[in-house]
Amino acid sequence: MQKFGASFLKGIWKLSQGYWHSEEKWYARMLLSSIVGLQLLDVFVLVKYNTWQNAFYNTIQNLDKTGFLTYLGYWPVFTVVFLVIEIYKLYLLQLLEIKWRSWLTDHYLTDWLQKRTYYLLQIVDTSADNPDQRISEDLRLFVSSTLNLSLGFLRAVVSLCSFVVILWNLSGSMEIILGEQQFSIPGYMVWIGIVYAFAGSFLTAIVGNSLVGLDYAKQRYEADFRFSMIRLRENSEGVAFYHGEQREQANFNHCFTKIIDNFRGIMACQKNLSWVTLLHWRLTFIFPYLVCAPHLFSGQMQLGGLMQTASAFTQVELALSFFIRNYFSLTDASLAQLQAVVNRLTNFIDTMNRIQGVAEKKSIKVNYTEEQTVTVAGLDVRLPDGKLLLTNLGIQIHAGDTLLITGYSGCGKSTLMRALAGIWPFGQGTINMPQNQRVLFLPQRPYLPLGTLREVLVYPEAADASSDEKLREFMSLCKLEYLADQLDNTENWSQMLSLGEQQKVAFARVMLQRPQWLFLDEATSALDESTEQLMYKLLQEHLEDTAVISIGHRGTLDKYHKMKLSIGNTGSWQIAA
Ligand SMILES: Nc1ncnc2c1ncn2[C@@H]1O[C@H](COP(=O)(O)OP(=O)(O)OP(=O)(O)O)[C@@H](O)[C@H]1O
Repeated sequence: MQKFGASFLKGIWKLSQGYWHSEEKWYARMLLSSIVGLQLLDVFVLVKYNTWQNAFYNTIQNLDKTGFLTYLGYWPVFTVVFLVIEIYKLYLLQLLEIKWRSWLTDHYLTDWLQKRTYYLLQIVDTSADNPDQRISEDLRLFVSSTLNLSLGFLRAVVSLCSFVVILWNLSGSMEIILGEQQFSIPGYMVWIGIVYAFAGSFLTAIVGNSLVGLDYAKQRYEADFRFSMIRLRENSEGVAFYHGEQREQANFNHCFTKIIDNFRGIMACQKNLSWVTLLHWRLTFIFPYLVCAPHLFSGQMQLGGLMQTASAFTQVELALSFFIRNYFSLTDASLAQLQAVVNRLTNFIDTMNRIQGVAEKKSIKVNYTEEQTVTVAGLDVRLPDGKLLLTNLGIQIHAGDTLLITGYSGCGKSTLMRALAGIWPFGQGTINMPQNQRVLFLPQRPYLPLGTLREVLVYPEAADASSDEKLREFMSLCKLEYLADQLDNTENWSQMLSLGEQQKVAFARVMLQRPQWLFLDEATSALDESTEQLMYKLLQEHLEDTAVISIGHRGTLDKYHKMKLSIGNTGSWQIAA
């Protein structure tokens, strides 16, 4: 069956070991020990209950009213003990689950954010689809399935050991006559149970094999469908302008059809699987009564013995058929689903590690030096497929310099900016950046986080990083004074503000942060010419020591820059003062 066995267990170990060796390990181990203790106690009480059943049903068969009432008195005790065990086991299990999930989520989020992995996942390797779904959904499923299934397995092993002994003693031996020979099979109910459970498990493994792949795909298709709707929400205006509803509907249908087709596959596979699992389970109820009936009617066995045997057989059967019951259940904790989750998460970790390796080995070296210059030497900028965008660029920018980068669309200006920011790993050469100086990069569409306008303006600082007075002053300088009374309003600002307004917000941020190095990638493209001039004048007047490196197409920008870097065809470039 698909990847079940060593690699599956190795995957679980790989994903689990961090937490169980982490700073929370003692708390986690203590919780786990308590849950295991309750689990063992549960089986112990079950064994006692099984013995009680024998005595209780015998009082019924013997019409022994006093005995019946005496044994009936034990029932509330058993009930209370079972309840207490079940309730606290569940409570502690959920506590451990939330602790483990919090730890894992924190680690995965850190890993996803560090070394700009979230960004490189988009441009270098898109094989780990929907990282958001892996972190929010798969981690939850992994923790809950691993805990529930491991504890279920422990319970199965312990109750198997306990009830096999009981069943062995109760079932006596079966005499088989073959020709002249007579064979005696001691503990025959145990052997029947083993053969019965293994036959079921074997059939389950064969019939349910394709469920792992189908479940893997299910999560992906659901996430893709959700994401397609999020894209519409984020780009609603663009779609409305284009009257793109039909195209969007077709896209939704396409995504949803994949979910439906996959679900049909799951239904077909599960239908076959249900034949095996349900039939197996139904037979378990009647089987021990059928086998023991001759002993009962011949007087060799009493009703109590029959009930105890049936109950012990069910427990042995439950334990032995752990695999068959848990292979594909409709609950979260199924082995098939856990396999799919482990595959997805290990693939996600491997992809992140691979990408972080690319980022570390990146051949464009960005050094941070004491010198107050940006020095680019022998820089080749390439695309992920190796195509050359810029050849052997050499340039030096001093504090307070102004440089305009121009060139035809698609020649690689933004990619050069990414290389200067240290987030583009493809190419070779050296970039020296000044250490301990504030460097700010402004893209064409500024990032506006969710939150209040105040949080948007001071991003990435905390909301209280600037006083109201200062904020209002810079908003006014950037012609945003009409928004000043909305500082504490929470809106979807990137939807509400026009692109030009968003670019003015980005300039207000520049004023607040006062960088010594400012890189602008068409950061005024949506502004009218007079507002664009106003923004550049603001830079000249308020940030006269700041080096400004702009990318732009408009000739109006020339006068604000002393140097010009023109990028031409096939990687050529030219610098002019
Ligand atoms: N992640 C990527 N994978 C593959 N190709 C890419 C990637 N990012 C950019 N490119 C390609 O690199 C080329 C340069 O893109 P870039 O955005 O740097 O151009 P540009 O000069 O800034 O263009 P514009 O003036 O239109 O903004 C384009 O052909 C683009 O399609």
